[in-house]
Amino acid sequence: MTETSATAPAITELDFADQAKNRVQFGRDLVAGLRETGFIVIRNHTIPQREIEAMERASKSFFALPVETKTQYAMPEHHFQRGYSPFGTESAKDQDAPDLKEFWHVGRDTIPNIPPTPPVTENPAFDTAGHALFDAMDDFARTLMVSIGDTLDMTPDAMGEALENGNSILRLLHYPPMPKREGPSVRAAEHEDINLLTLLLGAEEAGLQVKHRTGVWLSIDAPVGAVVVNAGDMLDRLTGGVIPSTTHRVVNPSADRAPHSRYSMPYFLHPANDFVLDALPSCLELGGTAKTPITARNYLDERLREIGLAKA
Ligand SMILES: O=C(O)CCC(=O)C(=O)O
Ligand SMILES: [Fe+2]
Repeated sequence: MTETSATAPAITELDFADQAKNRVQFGRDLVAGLRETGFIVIRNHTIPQREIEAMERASKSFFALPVETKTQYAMPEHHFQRGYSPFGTESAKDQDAPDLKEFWHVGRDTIPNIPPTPPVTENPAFDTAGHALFDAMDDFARTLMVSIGDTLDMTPDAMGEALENGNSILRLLHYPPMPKREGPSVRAAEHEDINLLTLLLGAEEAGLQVKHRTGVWLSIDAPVGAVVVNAGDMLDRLTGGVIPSTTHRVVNPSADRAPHSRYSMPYFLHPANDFVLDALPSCLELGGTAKTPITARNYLDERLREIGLAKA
């Protein structure tokens, strides 16, 4: 396995304030950064800090509830796309050992065949914070994705429309303390995200690493208040591989941090379920390779089976 390296290439950093100054250039920088390192740090984003902090507080108190209480909110029949996913439910594609995490999914309430996010009666602040943060992250993620669409010469408004009823998900994650470090499991084994773009807000505890295109694992230590953005498999498919999805993982803590939980909150931007993932002509001109077109819904179902959230 490739080790992390102090001499590794730097991760692209962008300032969202530059978007107002030069939209075209910001879009180009975004696409270039995603192509080069696949992970980008963006400062001066539009997600309000008070909503981030309210969510962090509410998440800590939700995950502290008894497991029987949390499990009432599990929705295996809906492939855990809303509500609670117990510890050990998800494993990365092609990994036998489950990841060492429990999580909660907030989604849009208007997606056909998927129920709304269940309200947690024991913790109303968790619901309020979840919906507020979903909206704020959705708004920012959509702005970035429209900028990518414009840069890649998508038909004007096509990307905006595809995201209008996007099947996106805010995932609130808890990795419990690890007093005993046994077995093959890691907090999150190396994987690529399924969706178009992922937004991550700085976790307090270390552990997130990205595999640079050169094969080197880089530790991600986002500046406080910045958001980290990475490309997922749907964007890879839409761009014919011109923007490859980024392999990443969450490694187990060092011995001194092992008694501590790790909390994080990735936002997965998805298009509407009927959106067809098909390589853009501009990307084919850049050397991309087209695969068989597939709807976002069918692609998601295939991938949920691979990671154990849907039964085959
Ligand atoms: O916890 C993190 O920092 C990353 C989580 C992640 O990669 C995922 O849930 O897909
Ligand atoms: Fe991920």
